[in-house]
Amino acid sequence: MAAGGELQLLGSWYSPYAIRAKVALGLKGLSYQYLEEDLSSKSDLLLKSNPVHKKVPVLVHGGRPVCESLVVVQYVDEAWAGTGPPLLPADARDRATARFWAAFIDDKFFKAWRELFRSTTDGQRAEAFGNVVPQVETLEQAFMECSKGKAFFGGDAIGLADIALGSFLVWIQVVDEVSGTKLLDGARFPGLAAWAERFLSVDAVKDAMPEFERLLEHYKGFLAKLASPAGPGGYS
Ligand SMILES: N[C@@H](CCC(=O)N[C@@H](CS)C(=O)NCC(=O)O)C(=O)O
Repeated sequence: MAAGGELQLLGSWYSPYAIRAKVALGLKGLSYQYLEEDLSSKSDLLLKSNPVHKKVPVLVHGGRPVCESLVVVQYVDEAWAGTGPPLLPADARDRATARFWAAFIDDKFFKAWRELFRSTTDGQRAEAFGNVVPQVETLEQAFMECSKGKAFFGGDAIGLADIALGSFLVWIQVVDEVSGTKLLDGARFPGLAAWAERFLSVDAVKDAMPEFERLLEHYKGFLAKLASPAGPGGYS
């Protein structure tokens, strides 16, 4: 199945970045060996494969590592161009647009949402929520423009920007549950709310996503550790 060598994915079950790699591999229908990393005690393979960042995901293809989730998604699309659906558009300008929004999701949306994720008091949560809403407003508008009335940022099928944002969806639900918020509120963000439902109903996505209750417990444990002097560990 793998083009030119066997495939291994180093990930952590709760990592939204590893989820991106899993979704891309799943959409392409590629089989691979999944290696779960304990990020508090990283394997020699991870340290050797990603010596710069020492983070998951790493896709090892024929013994050679590919690091950084968005790079992995694009690598999978290029290396298996003839297999499964394309994850990037054929048109260069549309590809540039997809890459732009994927970068926005990591640079702007995630940085703002991370403050909500790391909030431990009602006051912090209210402030962080207020700061992430404008980023979601921008994404709602981007979705309307990119999808052109179709199901996904990528049009009829899931593409790079869908994977970039969609990988956070169960995390968003879990943080909403603890914070008493509803970030992708259908009344406020109808496009993104409907998109999220569609994204989560795709088989390759369902297979890649962590289970809500398990993630919720993990997050509660993270918040408890955040308050401890040792800190949470394993999160960037
Ligand atoms: N920009 C990276 C971020 C990856 C990342 O932050 N991974 C986290 C898990 S969610 C990690 O491996 N953390 C280990 C550490 O920070 O030591 C990507 O897109 O792949």
